[in-house]
Amino acid sequence: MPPPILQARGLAKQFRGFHAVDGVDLDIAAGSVHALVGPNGAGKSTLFNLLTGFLRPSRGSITLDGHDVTGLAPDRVARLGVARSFQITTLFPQVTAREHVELALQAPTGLGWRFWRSEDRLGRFRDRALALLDDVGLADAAEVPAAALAYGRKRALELAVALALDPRVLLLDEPTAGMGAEDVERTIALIRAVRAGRTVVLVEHNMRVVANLADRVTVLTHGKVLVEGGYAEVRADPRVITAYLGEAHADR
Ligand SMILES: Nc1ncnc2c1ncn2[C@@H]1O[C@H](COP(=O)(O)OP(=O)(O)OP(=O)(O)O)[C@@H](O)[C@H]1O
Repeated sequence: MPPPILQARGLAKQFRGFHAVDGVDLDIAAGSVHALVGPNGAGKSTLFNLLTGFLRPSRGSITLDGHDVTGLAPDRVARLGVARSFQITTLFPQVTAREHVELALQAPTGLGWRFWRSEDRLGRFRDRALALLDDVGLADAAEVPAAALAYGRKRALELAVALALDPRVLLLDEPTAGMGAEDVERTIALIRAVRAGRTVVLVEHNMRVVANLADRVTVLTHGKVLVEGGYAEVRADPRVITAYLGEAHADR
């Protein structure tokens, strides 16, 4: 196994005494695609928010490349090379796909959108923005306003915005949620393409996506790690079948 790029030790988050994440140890190997799965309410989103600095842990630690990043603000974490996909679909309906990516490229952390837009400034990012749109299959949609993009293409645009940061670690929160079969296949191919040279952490309900992409799977239940391993190993684990996969695998 390659060394971990992202590590959590004893990570915990309580909400008014409720243990949403409860002592999680996690090793994300550099260059891997690592899926976090588990039933609703298992703590996946909370863990995701802890890893990206959007929530401060109640206890435990997070290290990136061996450096302690526990409790750092999201923009600091992003600047260190950890980016997440955002649900940007409702933010700027009239802004084109290209402009979205240009805005992301000009914001040093990808987090601080600027509401003034100077064509001159953004023009500097045009080529890179078009290349990123091409990477996610949106080359033909560069001048289309976000609101006019079909659902699957909006999600592809979110991915292009996250990639604008050129992150070493890319966290994707349910990248195929709400997608039809065709868009799911396209997204699987897309993640395969963008994983080159990166580490990808994926919260995903769709087991087909996990089976296709994940080198490693961590199953969470009740805020704790239930099982971790390769997909086949995890899928066959009786504890997992009981807790989750049996039901979720019934062909979603
Ligand atoms: N801000 C919050 N305040 C109080 N409780 C919260 C908060 N965020 C999450 N929780 C609770 O923590 C638990 C874990 O939630 P979380 O969203 O992390 O689960 P999840 O595994 O991502 O679930 P899903 O698959 O449904 O998105 C849930 O019981 C949820 O109600």
